[in-house]
Amino acid sequence: MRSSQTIELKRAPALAALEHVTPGMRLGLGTGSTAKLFVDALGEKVKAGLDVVCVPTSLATEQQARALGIPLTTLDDTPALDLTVDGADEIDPALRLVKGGGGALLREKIVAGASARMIVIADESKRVDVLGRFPLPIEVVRFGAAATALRIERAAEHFGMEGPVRMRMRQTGDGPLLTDGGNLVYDGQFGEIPDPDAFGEALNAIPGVVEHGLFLGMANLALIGTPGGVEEMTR
Ligand SMILES: O=C(CO)[C@H](O)[C@H](O)COP(=O)(O)O
Repeated sequence: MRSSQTIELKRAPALAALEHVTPGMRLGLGTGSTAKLFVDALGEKVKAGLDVVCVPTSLATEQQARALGIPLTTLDDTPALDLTVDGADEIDPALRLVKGGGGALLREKIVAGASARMIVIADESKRVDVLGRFPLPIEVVRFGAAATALRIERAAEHFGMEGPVRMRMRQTGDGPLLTDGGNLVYDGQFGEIPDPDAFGEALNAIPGVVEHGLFLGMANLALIGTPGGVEEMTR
């Protein structure tokens, strides 16, 4: 598929999500190429007079929103949001997600958790029957990271998953990627995750794991860009 076609499959759900935004809303703004298209479109609406206030999920989204003149707040000043719109790396039929391909999983999960509703926007390539095709991002504190990674591998083995857990490096090749919170990201190439709820709990129980990219029971609606139009998935 040509990249211009892929962008259109991302833009259509981004624009469809905008229809769920009403004046006065407190919004969470996601991270990634699809969320970026939503923020661009939201910026146009704000220029035309739409009154919203937003919490970004990354420094990159914050910079983009600021440049577009979108009013920003923080969860400290606005701890309850109406809606978060964000992308995903995988979506299963129960609207369980893998997120964190852009390394923003911790803030994304905090912001989505503070929101009454979460709408996921994605092109159809993100739809899977079973989560796990995309490596699972896991945010880990730097202290003792190798020991934490070993415990993650052991937890995965317990669930019958054997894939390696690799520290994510910067695309420039000069060292490990650090998140906006100053932590490392490990990507678990586990293959199919048979019980995401139990595995998510096992990961949460490992000291040194800050957050994992399984977003379970958080999304209310997914808007999926397909060549035939935007398809809706609900729980
Ligand atoms: O979770 C994310 C960032 O941490 C993104 O939402 C996810 O990686 C999807 O990105 P894109 O829309 O570029 O495919």
